[in-house]
Amino acid sequence: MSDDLLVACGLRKAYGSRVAVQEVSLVLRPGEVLGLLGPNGAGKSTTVGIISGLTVPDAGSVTLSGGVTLASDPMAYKRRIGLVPQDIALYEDLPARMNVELFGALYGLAPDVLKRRAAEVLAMVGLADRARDKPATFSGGMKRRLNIACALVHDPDILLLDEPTAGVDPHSRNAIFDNLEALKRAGKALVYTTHYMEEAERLADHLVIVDHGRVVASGTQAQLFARLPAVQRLRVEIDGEPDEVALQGLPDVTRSGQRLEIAVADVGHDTSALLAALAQRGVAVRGLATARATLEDVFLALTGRQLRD
Ligand SMILES: Nc1ncnc2c1ncn2[C@@H]1O[C@H](COP(=O)(O)OP(=O)(O)OP(=O)(O)O)[C@@H](O)[C@H]1O
Repeated sequence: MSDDLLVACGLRKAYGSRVAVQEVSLVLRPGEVLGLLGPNGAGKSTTVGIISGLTVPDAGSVTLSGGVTLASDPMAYKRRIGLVPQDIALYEDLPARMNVELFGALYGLAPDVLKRRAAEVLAMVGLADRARDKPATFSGGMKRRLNIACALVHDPDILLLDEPTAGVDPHSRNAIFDNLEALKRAGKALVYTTHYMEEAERLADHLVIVDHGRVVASGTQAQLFARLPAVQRLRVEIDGEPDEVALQGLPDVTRSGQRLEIAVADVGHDTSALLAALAQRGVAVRGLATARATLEDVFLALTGRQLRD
């Protein structure tokens, strides 16, 4: 569609006999956060590498709005994309501001623009007061934020973030999320790769779930949750060890030790029906909690495996 910002189609990349990515297609719309979710080794970094122009695909294409491709206009393509790589890429012994300016210079920004933009992006990531300090003196989270500033200096439409919270403490993780939410409000489009489903749930409008190099599902969160038999689960702690016969006939129950997990469509109605059924079977209940399904459950339902080991 003409208002798509980025369309990746049929991406494939193999390293020798190992196929890292195959038939990966995705669409990014203006102002959208696209979460690229999958376990380690699923092909997320390779996909982001191809989109950024750093990795050459064996097949497939990436086209930006206006028909811009890396082949048709490399500079225009690169000016519109910012990359925050998984491995922090900074000059540890140069002041933070100089790091940002060096990245900007790569895009040919004029010196006055460079100075203004460096100050703007450092303020944006909350590092204005540390502009003269060297990254060598920064925490892991501050380095991540400086990396984000470097990726934003040339004011790209699209920001690619490859696991930007890896190795970051919870406080810095929240600061990074605040930055990303502000960027989203400012109309930037983000591709956010992670294997933390709770991060994807918090930030992403649209999700592409990858596994073994392939897209296994994509859609909004609501669309993905709709693929589960039920979005709510009941957790029931029971007393003793009821025999399996007592539990027979209860709908969709998973049992581990003294905990039962039951998918329910309507918590209000189904809880009382379930408690009545358990009482009738002589099963004593010690505790009860409800839990909403997560993207982890979606991944499990799609692949039969956990997202994280
Ligand atoms: N340069 C490379 N040479 C050889 N194999 C590679 C290379 N880059 C990636 N791979 C392989 O391709 C597959 C996909 O890797 P990729 O880094 O894209 O996954 P990922 O989803 O980003 O995982 P992670 O979360 O661990 O970074 C893996 O099996 C990986 O070992």
